[in-house]
Amino acid sequence: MTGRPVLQVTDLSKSFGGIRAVDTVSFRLQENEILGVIGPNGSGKTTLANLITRFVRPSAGSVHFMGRPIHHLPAHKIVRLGIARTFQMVRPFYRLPAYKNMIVSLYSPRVTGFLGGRCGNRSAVALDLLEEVGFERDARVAYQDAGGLPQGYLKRLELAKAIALRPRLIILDELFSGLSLAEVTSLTPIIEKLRQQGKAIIMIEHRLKELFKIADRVIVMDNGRKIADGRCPAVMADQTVQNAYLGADCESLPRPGNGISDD
Ligand SMILES: Nc1ncnc2c1ncn2[C@@H]1O[C@H](COP(=O)(O)OP(=O)(O)OP(=O)(O)O)[C@@H](O)[C@H]1O
Repeated sequence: MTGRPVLQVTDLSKSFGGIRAVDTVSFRLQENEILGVIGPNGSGKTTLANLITRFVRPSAGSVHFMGRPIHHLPAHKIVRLGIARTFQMVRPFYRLPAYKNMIVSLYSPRVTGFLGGRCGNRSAVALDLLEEVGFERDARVAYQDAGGLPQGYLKRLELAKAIALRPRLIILDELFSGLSLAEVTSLTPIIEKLRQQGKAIIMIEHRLKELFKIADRVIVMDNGRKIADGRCPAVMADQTVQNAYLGADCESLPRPGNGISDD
């Protein structure tokens, strides 16, 4: 793969009291690349996302985005540079229709900057984006209050809010959790399309089988440390990775020959 470098994380660390939630983690990511971040519960995956997006201040280490250091910047400036994320726990404005939930993204300085003086009809933009992530326009689901929407739509709404920011890097924190296999299968081509548009994508996931179908590479976290980094089947064959999952969810570990090819 020969994309331009997008993200470089170097020796990134975060301690909460005595807990080293993220411990000297380094990796790189380039455009058109989907990187899976996996590991047992509490291994530091969400903290890693929080550090890159600066929701949490690093204890040490650096993050470079498009070649410039960003670890000292506040979260809103990082969004403005082109990093968007979704959250594990979705918290929409429950009393607003789904399309109006898009407003925070669509009025952000980054999007306003793209639109220039022509701010146009943001409701129409919101409806288009929601259609892109699977809100059927005919069913008028986009007009329903977010509070009445099932989890599958709330996850799509979360994704649409991130896409609205026209990011170069999107971090998806457990986008697939709580979704049926059919829902995950319908989201996969949407993520694939984002990659084809040149975006770099980080997917924090517990749904390994589904993740491995689209991720180019995975890093494995355990106790805050990165214990493996590579292509999916090879990484899962690693004894250290299998040991990390033992007692956690070892049975669900996809292995080569279990629908995962090394192509
Ligand atoms: N704000 C915080 N204050 C104190 N400890 C925290 C905080 N955030 C995370 N931790 C701790 O850091 C460690 C890593 O947590 P993190 O949520 O990053 O793991 P995770 O891999 O995302 O877990 P999961 O898969 O369950 O979401 C855990 O021990 C967690 O309790």
